[in-house]
Amino acid sequence: MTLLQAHDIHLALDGRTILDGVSLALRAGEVCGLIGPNGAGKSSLMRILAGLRPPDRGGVTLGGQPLPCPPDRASARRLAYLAQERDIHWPLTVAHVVALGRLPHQGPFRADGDADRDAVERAMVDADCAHLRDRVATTLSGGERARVLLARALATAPDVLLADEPAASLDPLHQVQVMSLLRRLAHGKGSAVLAVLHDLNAAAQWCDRVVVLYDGRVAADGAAQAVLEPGLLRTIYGVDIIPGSVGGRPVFVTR
Ligand SMILES: Nc1ncnc2c1ncn2[C@@H]1O[C@H](COP(=O)(O)OP(=O)(O)OP(=O)(O)O)[C@@H](O)[C@H]1O
Repeated sequence: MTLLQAHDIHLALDGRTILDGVSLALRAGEVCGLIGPNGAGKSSLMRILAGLRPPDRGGVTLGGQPLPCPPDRASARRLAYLAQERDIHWPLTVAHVVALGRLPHQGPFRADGDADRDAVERAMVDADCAHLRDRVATTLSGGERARVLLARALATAPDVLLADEPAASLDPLHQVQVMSLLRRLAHGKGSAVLAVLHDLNAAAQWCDRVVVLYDGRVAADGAAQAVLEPGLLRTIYGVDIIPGSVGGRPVFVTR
C-alpha cells in the first residue's frame, strides 16, 4: 500500500533546476534509501515530501490525499521528519524536546495523557536517550542531539518517517541501532521509512529499496543489489566504487 507519493516534482532555486520531474512512491512496510551526490537535491526533496516547501510543479499525496504545505494537524500525526540539521535552539530538557513530537496528537486544551507519556518514554528508550532525559538539550554532543531529535520524530508514532541522514554523526554502535530501529519501524509496525544515506554499505544492508537522485532526476529505483552497480556509481559519484562481500554482506570499496 502506497502511503506517500510524489508526482512529477519540479523545483528551481536561484534560477537553477534542482528537481526535474521526480516521482516517488513510498509503501507501507519498507525502508527506502535515498542516495545521490552532494547537492543532488535530496534534502530539498525531503522538505517537499514533508510538506515544508512547495514544489514549483507537481504534488505530494499522503494516504491518497493532497499533503497541505505546511502540513495540517492530521497530516502531522501521520508524517514525521528528521531534518539534516540537528539544531535545538531552546534550552529545554531532553524529555521536553521529545514530547514535542506528541503535539500533533494533542488539542490546544488537551494536556498529555498516558498514551503520550508512553510514546515519549518508548521513543527515548528506542533512540537510546532515556538516560539523558533531564539534560538541557542545547548542552548535548552532536550524536546525542541527533538521537534526541530522532526520538522526537519517533514519539509521533508516524505512518511515514522521513529521515535525512539519520545515522550521520553517530558512532558505529548507534548507527547500527538506529538503522535496525528504522527497519523495525517498517517491518514490525508497517510504517514507510525514507532515509537519506551517504553510506552505501548501510543502504545495501538496511534498505529494502534504493532510489538514486542525480541531476535532478531519479536515476534508478529498485533493490539495492540491482541499483548499486559500478557503472551507475561511477556516473553519479565520479569515482570507482567496487561492490564486494564480507561474511555474506555487501560492502563497497572506493578505489
Ligand atoms: N535556499 C537555497 N537557495 C539556493 N540554492 C539552494 C538553496 N537550498 C539548496 N540550494 C542548492 O540546491 C542544491 C540541492 O541542495 P540539497 O541540500 O537539496 O542537496 P543534497 O542532495 O541534500 O546535498 P547533501 O548531500 O550535500 O546534503 C544544492 O546545489 C544547494 O546549493
